[in-house]
Amino acid sequence: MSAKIDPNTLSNLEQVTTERLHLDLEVDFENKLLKGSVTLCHVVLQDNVDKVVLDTMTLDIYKAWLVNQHGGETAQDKTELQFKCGKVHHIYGTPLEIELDRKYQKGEKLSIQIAYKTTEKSVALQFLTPEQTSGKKYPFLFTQCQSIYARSMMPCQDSPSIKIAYTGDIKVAKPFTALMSALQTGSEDVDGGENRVFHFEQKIKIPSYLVVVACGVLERHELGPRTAVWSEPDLIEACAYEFADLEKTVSVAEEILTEYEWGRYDLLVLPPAFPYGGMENPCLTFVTPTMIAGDRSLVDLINHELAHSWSGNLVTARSWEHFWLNEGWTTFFEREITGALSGRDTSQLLSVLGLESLGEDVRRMGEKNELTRMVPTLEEVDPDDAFSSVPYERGHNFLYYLMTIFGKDVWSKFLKAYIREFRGRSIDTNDFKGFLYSYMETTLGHDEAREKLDKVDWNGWLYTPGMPPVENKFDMAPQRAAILLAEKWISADNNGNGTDFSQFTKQELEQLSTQQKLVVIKTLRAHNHDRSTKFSHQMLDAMDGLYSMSYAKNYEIRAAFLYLALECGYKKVFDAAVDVVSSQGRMKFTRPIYRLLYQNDQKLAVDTFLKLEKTYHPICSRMVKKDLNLD
Ligand SMILES: CC/C=C\C/C=C\C[C@@H](O)/C=C/C=C/C=C\[C@@H](O)CCCC(=O)O
Ligand SMILES: [Zn+2]
Repeated sequence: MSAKIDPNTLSNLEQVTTERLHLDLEVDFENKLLKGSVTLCHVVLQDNVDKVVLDTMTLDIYKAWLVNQHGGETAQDKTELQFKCGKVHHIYGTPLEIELDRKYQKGEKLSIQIAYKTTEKSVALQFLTPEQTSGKKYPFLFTQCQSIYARSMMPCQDSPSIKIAYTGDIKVAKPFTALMSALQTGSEDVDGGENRVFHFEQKIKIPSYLVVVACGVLERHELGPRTAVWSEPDLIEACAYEFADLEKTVSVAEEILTEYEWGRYDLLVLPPAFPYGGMENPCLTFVTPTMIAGDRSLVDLINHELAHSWSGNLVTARSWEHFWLNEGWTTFFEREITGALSGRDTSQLLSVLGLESLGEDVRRMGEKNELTRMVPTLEEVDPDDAFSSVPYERGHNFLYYLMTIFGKDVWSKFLKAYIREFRGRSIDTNDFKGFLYSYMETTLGHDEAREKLDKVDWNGWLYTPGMPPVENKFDMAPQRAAILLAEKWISADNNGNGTDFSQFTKQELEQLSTQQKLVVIKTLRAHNHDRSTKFSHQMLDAMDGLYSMSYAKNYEIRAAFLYLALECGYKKVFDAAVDVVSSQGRMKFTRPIYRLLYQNDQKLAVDTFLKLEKTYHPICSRMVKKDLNLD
């Protein structure tokens, strides 16, 4: 962990802090950009401050003004300020240095308005062509700012240590709808009815990476008093079915955690190029369409995104080095919510699968790799390069382990107290640890609390690379049927020699839950890793013939089977693998498929990527390029 508050920002956040901002933007589909202005209201933290330095990345900055009255909009309220763009940092962008009209003293407030536009290089924005949408008629725009890309959407202090309230006015052509991570406060036609301006307000202070804009031709389906789903019109029915239980999920989460504070919890189902499973934008979670399995079997992803309304969005990690506080807690809460809604078996299975993916990532990254630490040092590191299942699954395992030490009752009360203590703030790992100590000392008494806390290997869990120092014992019972089926395949395969597979039936698999099906494949893959002989192609043929996995509607199952088949060099699935990377751009599936295709057939992997590169989100393109050694 570095000494700086946040090593991934170039802003002078020790001198000034942003309290709120206003975005006034127009969506320009023709030129693929956002244009307008941002107004940032700052408080000065030190004496004699004469400049404000903001993060920017690939933005065109036109003008900066001091706004003499907060919210004043007429020209006479503004004084033009001089600014210059500093030296470009190859990861963190360009510092925008704005010279103030005088020296400001601690406690003074000042508002700065900046006129700017984004450019084609702005990583936060993905403009989709009509062909990339389901309706094929209109383009689509969404932004994705986590981790350091809010600076490519607007000049700002782009650090999760800074929390801001915001308002937004977004102008779009009709019939487009604009959405933001905020409550909509109104809209009206402008420009003789040609365009429409949508107004938004987010009163709760959030970090810059949670400010987003989306714009498309959209339909809304009401799910409950606080919940709705948005999607392209032709998908709305399927979405309404998949998320029918959303309102109940919010209520269940409130019982486990604290009151839901954000007013609304809506979902926006994006086109398939969206690079993540979900993104927890406040009031409006973004969701990949690859989770619409048609049978609600992948909704644990929503439990995860909803849980971020508490961990991440209300209590925020101070810098990306403490990302586990967002993701570890969220994964823990997600599984509590899943347990309450779908039963303990499912949540235990998810933990088993999670631990498996942690093992896979640690193997891939190397167990001495510093980035496998729960609290890595990210000075001069691109947070995207640090991203893995470590903060999620190691974080979850740490919190689960602490729960086993204190017992479920005490732990359930602690997590509510933790949210109440830190809501609205950005914190680091030491804040968490300090509060845990003081809470447990008050609750259990000094001696008992110390005895329990002192046996935790803090250094091993937080700062040592590799797998966690303690392996939690998750319940094996829910896996049993799946493991038996996997073992039956293993034995029928007869060490890669293949035999008669007619003993298998479709029903054997169909009676398992999605998570159990994933355990079947996980067990086969683990068996594969542990030996030099791979499964016979005859066996993979039989499996796919019976279960139709290489084109399964459920993307998790489809991808998992393709990983297994590609690890066995089974060429017959190449077309299905190419179809996965052509039909969606979620990195979770796209990156491993490309990596495995590359191992099988370099030319096929590279040619496929070069053909599709422009259709992927800029982050996805960049990461796959690295994976295929093309950068
Ligand atoms: C120690 C790691 C430090 C920083 C990483 C922070 C951000 C990484 C950046 O690349 C953004 C990640 C966004 C993730 C959004 C959603 C995930 O939960 C999705 C997980 C994969 C999936 O389901 O598709
Ligand atoms: Zn998350």
